[in-house]
Amino acid sequence: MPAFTEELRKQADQIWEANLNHPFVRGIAEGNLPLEKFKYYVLQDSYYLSHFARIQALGAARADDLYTTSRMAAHAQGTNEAELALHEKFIKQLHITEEELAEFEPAPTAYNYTSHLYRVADSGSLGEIIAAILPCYWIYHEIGERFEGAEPKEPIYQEWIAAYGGVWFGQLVQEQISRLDNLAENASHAERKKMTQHFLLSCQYEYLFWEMAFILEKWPVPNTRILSSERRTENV
Ligand SMILES: Cc1ncc(C[n+]2csc(CCO)c2C)c(N)n1
Repeated sequence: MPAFTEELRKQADQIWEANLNHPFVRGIAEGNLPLEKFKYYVLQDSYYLSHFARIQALGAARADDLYTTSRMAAHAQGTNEAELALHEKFIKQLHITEEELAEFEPAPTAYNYTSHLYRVADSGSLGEIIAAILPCYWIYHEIGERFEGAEPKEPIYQEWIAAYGGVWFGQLVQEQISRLDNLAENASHAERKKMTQHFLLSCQYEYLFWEMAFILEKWPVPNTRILSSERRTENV
């Protein structure tokens, strides 16, 4: 019988390819994505990551054994130290101003995607949480691998691709794939169905996240400061 994650990957094939071919992703690989769009992405993604780390920590708390708790917590730490640090570096390189940071508001898709993850973490098992967060790891790694030799002219885009294609990141992805396969083996049919649903929804949200940045998505009535208490990240 094929592994559960193999089945998930097959079911997600169409949305997966759509992610890899999105004009935002192609623009990074080809080096012609306007920096304005990347800047917008970096700010929204910092917000996303600060919540992603919390979801990983909620997964740590949901685990049945201490080893898994410590690994999930280590992944949360990794999100802070590796991913968010990369973004902080980009924020400096892109000359994003204090004013731009102060004016930050999560866009609809960033808010909706993190809300989806919280919904799973609120009521789901560890297996459900991992199914919901796995596309974040897996799609980025596949993008990093597929565009490894792309060498875009923009150094920031080169760095971005290199961060996700590497062996170190590949091991983190593989760890979560194996964890989900093990959890799925002991899960009921109903739980596996929920895992599949969360996984496929997250794949769709990954696509929507590129689209959000590509169109510089805004709320219908922007700057109402409804979400002004939603900090971009709490590191700064
Ligand atoms: C929208 C969005 N989706 C996925 C990632 C990539 N990512 C986020 S956390 C994580 C695992 C490391 O702890 C990875 C690979 C991103 N940056 N932004």
